[in-house]
Amino acid sequence: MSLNCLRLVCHSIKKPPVFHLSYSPSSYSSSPAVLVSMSYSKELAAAKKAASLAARLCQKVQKALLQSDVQSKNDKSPVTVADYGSQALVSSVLQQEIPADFSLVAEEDSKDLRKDGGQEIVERITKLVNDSITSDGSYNVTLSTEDVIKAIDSGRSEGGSQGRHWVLDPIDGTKGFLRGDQYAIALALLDGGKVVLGVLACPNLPLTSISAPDQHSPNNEVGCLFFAEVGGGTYMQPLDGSSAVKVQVTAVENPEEASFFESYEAAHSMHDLSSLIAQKLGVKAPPVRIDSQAKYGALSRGDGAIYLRFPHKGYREKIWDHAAGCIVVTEAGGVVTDAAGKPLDFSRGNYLDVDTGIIVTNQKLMPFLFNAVRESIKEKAASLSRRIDVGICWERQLT
Ligand SMILES: Nc1ncnc2c1ncn2[C@@H]1O[C@H](COP(=O)(O)O)[C@@H](O)[C@H]1OP(=O)(O)O
Ligand SMILES: [Mg+2]
Repeated sequence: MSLNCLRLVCHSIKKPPVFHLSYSPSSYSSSPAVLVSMSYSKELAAAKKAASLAARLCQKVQKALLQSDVQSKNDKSPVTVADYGSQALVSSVLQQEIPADFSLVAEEDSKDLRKDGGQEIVERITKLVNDSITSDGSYNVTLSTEDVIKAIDSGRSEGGSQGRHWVLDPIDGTKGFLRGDQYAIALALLDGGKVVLGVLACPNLPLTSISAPDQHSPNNEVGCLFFAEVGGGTYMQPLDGSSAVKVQVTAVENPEEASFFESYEAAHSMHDLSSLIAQKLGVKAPPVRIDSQAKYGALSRGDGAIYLRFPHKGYREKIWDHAAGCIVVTEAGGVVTDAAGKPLDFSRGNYLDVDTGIIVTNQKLMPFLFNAVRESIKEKAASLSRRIDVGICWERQLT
């Protein structure tokens, strides 16, 4: 595949180089850390470009989906096409912009596309990707179906603690996408196992706070691009490319004044546990339930104060569901940990090993939140074991 004739209109924000601690592989054991200047501005510009293009592709598919009749709304193929199309597009743009040592950890692979009947879908994806590239005018290139399959499969990297790896969820929140609600294109870069930049494209997120629906921008404009580089803060700009503003998490210190986000889907997070935590904190506002990492974006600009995520037993969190969101919130002054207070570790391959769930808030509220989370988890476990005991008693009485 060749993506030549580059005419990229770059819109990166000029920032001073960031200084942070960089360890040579051997220094993981004992040698002292070396202070080096490290800027990821080229990578950030490429990531913003890739995620914005993918967002446009997804918007086009979602619009067609929502205008279609009821029968085709039950058909999952539009989201399939948009999911693969988004991954192929992001992968192609990144390989063009930053070709050296390309490594991508992404949600999709082409296994299902190679099955019977897959060819027609690959052709639809290829047309969609080519249309998106041409309509943007940045690249003069046409991809073949084979190019598209290769671009999708270049996302098979395992990640890890060494070197650089892009991490992509091509459509985070597929349920929201199908409903016509929130979804996100989430792209991050790992360097030495740490997230060093993240971009969240949220095509349906209002440009103004979702916690103040009466203060919507004129015309209820939607479409936000959040981006963050380690040490450089978090910014948000409209997906149409106009100027960016720096964002900050809320300064709320009183838990009673906090509001919280959680998954729209009860199958993705235990709403009863969140409600118990909110009760302990004295939170008065009802939960704000939205899909995808748009929750991290909204939190980074202070729309709410807390994000609670407690998957049901047995679910393992993937790195592409949190990498971009995590840096977007932490660079905006927030804190992201698991329910035991440990920071998320993105260096262990595709999965995150989290204790019980993920909690997000600002520095001031975190101690209150952490205590409420620990107490609530203990209470829930106790009531569960009481119910099991009662169940065993009943069983004994019946047998
Ligand atoms: N059973 C589950 N528990 C928790 N998260 C899930 C579950 N099934 C899917 N997910 C993931 O939750 C994310 C969306 O979370 P939310 O509902 O908070 O927006 C998606 O990445 C989705 O994965 P997938 O992308 O494979 O559908
Ligand atoms: Mg996802």
